Amino acid sequence: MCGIVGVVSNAPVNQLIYDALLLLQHRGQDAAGIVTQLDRKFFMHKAKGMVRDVFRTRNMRGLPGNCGLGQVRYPTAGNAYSEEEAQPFYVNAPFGIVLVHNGNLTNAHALKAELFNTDHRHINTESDSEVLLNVLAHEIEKSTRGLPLSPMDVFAAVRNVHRRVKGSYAVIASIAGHGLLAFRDPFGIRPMCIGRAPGSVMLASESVALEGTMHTLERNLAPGEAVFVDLEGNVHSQQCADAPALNPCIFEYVYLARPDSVMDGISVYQARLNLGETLAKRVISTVPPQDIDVVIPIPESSRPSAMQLAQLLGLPYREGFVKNRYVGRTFIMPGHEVRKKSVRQKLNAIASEFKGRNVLLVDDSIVRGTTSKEIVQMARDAGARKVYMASAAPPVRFPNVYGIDMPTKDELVAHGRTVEQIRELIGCDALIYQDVEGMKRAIWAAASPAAGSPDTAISGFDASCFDGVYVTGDITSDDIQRLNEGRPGGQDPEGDNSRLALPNTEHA
Ligand SMILES: O=P(O)(O)OC[C@H]1O[C@H](OP(=O)(O)OP(=O)(O)O)[C@H](O)[C@@H]1O
Ligand SMILES: NC(=O)CC[C@H](N)C(=O)O
Ligand SMILES: [Mg+2]
Repeated sequence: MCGIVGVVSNAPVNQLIYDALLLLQHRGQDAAGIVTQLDRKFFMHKAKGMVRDVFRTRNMRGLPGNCGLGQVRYPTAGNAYSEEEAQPFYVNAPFGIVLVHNGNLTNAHALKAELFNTDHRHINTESDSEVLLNVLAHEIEKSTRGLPLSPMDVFAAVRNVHRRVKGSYAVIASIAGHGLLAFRDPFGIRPMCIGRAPGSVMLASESVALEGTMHTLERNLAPGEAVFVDLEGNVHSQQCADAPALNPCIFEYVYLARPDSVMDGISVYQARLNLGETLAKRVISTVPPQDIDVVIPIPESSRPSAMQLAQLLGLPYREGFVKNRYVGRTFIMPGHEVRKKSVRQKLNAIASEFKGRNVLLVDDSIVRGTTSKEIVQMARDAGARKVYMASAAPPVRFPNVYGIDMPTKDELVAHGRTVEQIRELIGCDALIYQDVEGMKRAIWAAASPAAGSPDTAISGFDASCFDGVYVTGDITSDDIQRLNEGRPGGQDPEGDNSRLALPNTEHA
């Protein structure tokens, strides 16, 4: 779940892209990059780190032109510590293409071999995104019927990309001298929307990037759809998939996206409120409300659910943990030790809110259990009498292969354990989970025609990490094994984990 953005404007776009990336920082904290184009030439700056660290004024000055794209990376394939795997990726032929990718390919391994053996293309990194760029480049080369490259040629290439590539991908590519191409995989697993401001067209992972840069959300891209924006800002689009069916990743609504975004017609904030409501009903059946003195959210993402849950149960809602705003999101940090240390650095308990009370802690999700285990102990240390824990999402029991770094069952606290065993491991007095159907219903109920695009018709959700159903339908245990082998490592080989533990910049 990286964050991606692309803009064509009648003015320089470097600052716009920077601002949009800052608004998408919560989707990736490991690396950032921008490419602009001017007179058929690309200008690129990318590096490891958060947006504010990566781009200095001198770097921004080196990014001229009215068309460009950018990415914030949360690595799910390849090497988390390699500067070369920061995006965008560049390939010189045909025309010169750069690409940013949000998602994860499930057949990158096979494609890489095919690219080498059949297409004679060299891939220089372990990143699946570089593989995707080379497939796209090869297909654009094949579809080009003359100069200049026409939108129809580009769409023909995307049609072939859909045939070859498997997994999840929301992509923006910049083609030198031509414009921007964006497309979503045939299941629309990862998000992408388009919006406008006077003289400017922007594509982005989340609507918050559009709104925060004064663009108006126009619509979400349909699954399988490709959009081509030429350098004059004219927008062309075509459905390029044979059987598109919108199945957005449900974890976007649970945790990944910002609450002020609207994705595929669903308000993330409303979805989280609804999750709190359905969770409240499950809490009552396990712990009577009169046994709970106070509801406390685990900042940041659980707040709307916790608030709604407290209101429904008629219980006080209090802030018992204060978040250090200079520590990023712990779940998307690579490496268990770093995550564990960061929970303590990130959250601190206000003892008076816990002392002698029975507290119900609410989190949006429990994945590896790192956060809950630390937090429950912190609540006890602060003097809580009873510590109950509720999760607005169901148990995460299955690996995710579509762009969230949870590739092995073994590291998921809920895998192979009953709720009682998880409760014991986390150390709380009661543990209440949402159920899968309740989660789907709650999120579905947050869809509003006014909030989204009329072309949005969700067929279902990718909820694979909760129910083990993979919407692309082709995931074997060998695939999972291979994806796991290709995942980002846990420790920085240079031994420098300080930036991970305490990034010196605030994230959204
Ligand atoms: O069970 P775990 O593996 O610990 O993962 C789950 C936790 O990680 C996330 O928080 P994070 O700190 O990443 O971000 P947030 O501030 O948006 O809640 C999520 O909101 C849970 O609190
Ligand atoms: N989370 C993502 O979208 C990751 C994109 C790509 N697979 C990478 O690892 O860089
Ligand atoms: Mg959290």
